Order: sequence, then structure tokens, then C-alpha cells
Amino acid sequence: MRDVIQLSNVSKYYDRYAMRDLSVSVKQGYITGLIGPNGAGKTTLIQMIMGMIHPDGGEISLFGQRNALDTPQVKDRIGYVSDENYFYESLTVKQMKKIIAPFYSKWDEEVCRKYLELFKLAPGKKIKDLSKGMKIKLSLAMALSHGADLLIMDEPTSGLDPVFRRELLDLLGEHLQDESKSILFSTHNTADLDKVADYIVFINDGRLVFHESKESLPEKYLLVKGEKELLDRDTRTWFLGIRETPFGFEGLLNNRAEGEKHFGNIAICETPSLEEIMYFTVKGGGVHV
Ligand SMILES: Nc1ncnc2c1ncn2[C@@H]1O[C@H](COP(=O)(O)OP(=O)(O)OP(=O)(O)O)[C@@H](O)[C@H]1O
Repeated sequence: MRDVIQLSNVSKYYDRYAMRDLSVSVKQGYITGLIGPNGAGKTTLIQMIMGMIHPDGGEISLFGQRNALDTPQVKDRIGYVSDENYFYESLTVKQMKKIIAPFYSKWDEEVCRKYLELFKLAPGKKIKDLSKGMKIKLSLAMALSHGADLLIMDEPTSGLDPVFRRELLDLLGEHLQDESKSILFSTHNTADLDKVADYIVFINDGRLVFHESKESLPEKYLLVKGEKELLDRDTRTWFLGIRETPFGFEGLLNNRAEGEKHFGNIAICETPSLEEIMYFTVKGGGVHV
């Protein structure tokens, strides 16, 4: 499958933040989840892909095309959902839809009506009277109504209640039944990714930690739980992150086979959850005695 998004050596500098030489891609036909702690650069990355801000270096291609967003045909193929509100507050849902629809050549009125109904968005309701979650639903309904080949979503689940969150994830799964479609979405909620993501892009502090298929993570990472005596100056350096308690330690390794060879008989070795991988990687602390 080809890449629908490709970032090559992309950099972005703010006063107190730097993203340096980030290279990563999103494959056609799959759901790619973008994770990272607060301030990692998820929104920055998505806004650069969407052409809302410009990188200071590197290249971004969409559907194999550089500077793709200059082409109306490419914009037509992308649906964007964000927890920021880009709608006119004084308009109703129906009026807003009438403004958005003409921008898209494949706008489907019937599909839109279906989603507004499914999401319980009354056409006569003013945008300013919608809750945060309802605005996300509206954003989603608009994105799904023009046959977009690529959905890019910045924390779409953050303002949603658990029931709708689940429905949204199911909906994304359905959307992907068509193998030509692709989804990139950022989230803090690793459980969302456990449910639907095929690939995970993990960034921290503007750097790529990994880009892996979800299935490959358990083969690579190992969570070791043991007594503190097992930690010496050498063994500490093997861990990506360590959490010490009064009773022992927990640590994350990214070389499962080696880890099992060394710790298999002297500690508890487990497969870490995505949340644990994220926690220990961000926490670090493996190299300090
Ligand atoms: N316009 C800006 N001017 C200066 N700094 C900025 C600007 N936009 C973002 N930043 C900084 O860039 C860093 C990355 O921000 P970004 O919003 O991309 O992170 P994020 O991973 O989406 O975080 P969160 O999970 O909290 O939403 C942060 O340190 C932020 O303060």
C-alpha cells in the first residue's frame, strides 16, 4: 500500500519548542494513531499536514504530491476534524452546512442528513448553542459527507462521552471497510488506539519515538517487574524507563528477546500495554543511578 501522507525531515521551531527532522508516513487503507504527551507536537504536526502552519524545513507530500494543498483536488479528498471550533457561532447547523458543501465536489447531501440525524444534530440549532462534543460531531459529520479519502483528526474523542466515543471508533472502523480510505488521528487515550489503530506514531518532545504496527509492539517491548537488587549501573542503562517503589521496580525494555534471556528467571516479565509503553518512555530515568 502506498503512503497517503509522507513527512521527510520536517522541522518546526517555536521559542521554546523544536521539532527536528521528523520523517514519518501514513499508509493508505489503515488507521494510524498519533500519540504523545502534552506539548509533544501532535497538533503542530497535524496543522503542518493541513497547511495551516508552515514547516521551517523538510517536505510534506499528500497522495504522493508535494505542496499538495495548493491543489483544490487534493483538499477535496481530505476531511479534517479538530476539537478547535472553526464554525461561525451565529449560524445554525443547516446554514453552516450550506456554506461548507459547495467547497467539495463529491458532497453527498443524503449522507450528511444521515450523519446529522445519527449524531442528533438538529439543523435549526445555532452553533453557539452546541456543546463541545456536539461541535466535534458536527465537524465529523461534515468531514464524512464529502467522500474524503483521508480523514485527519486532532483529538476527535477528547470532548466525547464514552458511549459516543465508542460509536465513533466503530464508525471509523466502518469507514475503513473501503480500503482506499485512510485515517490519521491524534489522541491521549491509548485505549482508543488499542481498539482501532493499525499503526501507532509516537512522538515526544518533537522527536519520533516510534512508528510501528500495533501488532509488532508486543514482540518488541517487555515490562520487567523485580527486586531493586537487579538494578545496577549497567542494567539500568538497558531500560527506557524505570519506576521504583519501596518494594522493587518496574522497567520497560525495547529488546524483548534480550530482556527475557536476562530477566526471564529472576523477575516477572510481561507484555506492556500501549499506555505503559508511553508512560515509561516519557518518564525515562533508566540511565541514572
Ligand atoms: N504558535 C505557537 N507559538 C509558540 N509556541 C507554540 C505555538 N504553537 C505550539 N507551540 C508550542 O509547541 C509545542 C507543541 O504544541 P502542540 O500543541 O503541537 O502539542 P500537542 O502534542 O498537540 O499537545 P497537547 O497534547 O497538549 O494538545 C508546545 O510546547 C507549544 O507550547
